[in-house]
Amino acid sequence: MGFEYLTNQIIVKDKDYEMPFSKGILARSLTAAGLKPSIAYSIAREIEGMLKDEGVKVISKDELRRRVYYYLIDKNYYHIAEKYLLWRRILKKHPIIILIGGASGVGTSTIAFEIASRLGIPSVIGTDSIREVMRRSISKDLVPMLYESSYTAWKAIRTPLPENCNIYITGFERHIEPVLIGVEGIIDRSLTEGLSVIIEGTHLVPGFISEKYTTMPNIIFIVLSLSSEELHKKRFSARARVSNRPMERYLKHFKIIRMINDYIVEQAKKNNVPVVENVSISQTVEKCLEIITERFMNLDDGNDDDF
Ligand SMILES: Nc1ncnc2c1ncn2[C@@H]1O[C@H](COP(=O)(O)OP(=O)(O)O)[C@@H](O)[C@H]1O
Ligand SMILES: O=C(O)[C@@H](COP(=O)(O)O)OP(=O)(O)O
Repeated sequence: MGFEYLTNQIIVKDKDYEMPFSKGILARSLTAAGLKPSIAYSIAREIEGMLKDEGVKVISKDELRRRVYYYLIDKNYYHIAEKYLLWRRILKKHPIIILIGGASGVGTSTIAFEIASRLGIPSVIGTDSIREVMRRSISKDLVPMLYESSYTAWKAIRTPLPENCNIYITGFERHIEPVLIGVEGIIDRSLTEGLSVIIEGTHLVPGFISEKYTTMPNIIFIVLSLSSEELHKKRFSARARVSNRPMERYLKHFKIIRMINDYIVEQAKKNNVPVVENVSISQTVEKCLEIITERFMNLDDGNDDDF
């Protein structure tokens, strides 16, 4: 017995599952195509109303996509309609792996979750979590920097360094290397499973991730930055209010965190990775979605009747 007997909601059927129609899920797909959330939600409500007025009880996912697409065309949202379809086609066929790098406190996890929500990508993995796993498999004696934070790793350097090198950045580089082994493992697993994922965190530095991955068409790398030191400091106090991450620790190492921010941005420019200034959450997400859509346009085979 299907869902339709359990609810008076419209049921959306796909090949291997069915679920009640959700305005929220449809609105999210529309915001990923570039509509403002308020407009996206009102269109989702109108489409639900239309289907109910027609007495639709069950609709296939492909038919729903087709209806949404032609509704957008009727309302002259031509560009949105094409992007809406693009996302449906791509997410159906390719695992999408999005890497969001940026120094501590710049906003990588916040933006990663927003983008995942817009694109309906089920998992977001932080590199600080991957670091914890790597710490369980690599001893502190072997890689002491791994047991530090990105901005204190320099303290664990035991070998003399060349005159002109920056000890803070050298510590950071040695700190991220073992974490990136774990990152590449997550990427391999996602590719094998065919599942989209967003990986975010300060350990994702352009030029340190194997070209084998960064040249794949369905893997996209974006770096977030924050030019304003004042805003950056405020991010730590904002975060401290909702987590156990004391702002004092980050403010104490703020100069090094800023050096890391500048270094990551410099690495991004050297490796043609887009850099997005993360001042306003909505504008950052829009910009990232634009970059991601642009990139994945090339992935799309453009088969028009493919809903
Ligand atoms: N664009 C933004 N505008 C305002 N606050 C933001 C923005 N991006 C992130 N934040 C806030 O700043 C703090 C740090 O963000 P977070 O995503 O945890 O940083 P990261 O993961 O890069 O260390 C959080 O409280 C978050 O809500
Ligand atoms: O090492 C670091 O820079 C941060 C990274 O986490 P985010 O601040 O980027 O979330 O982890 P920490 O050791 O401070 O918990």
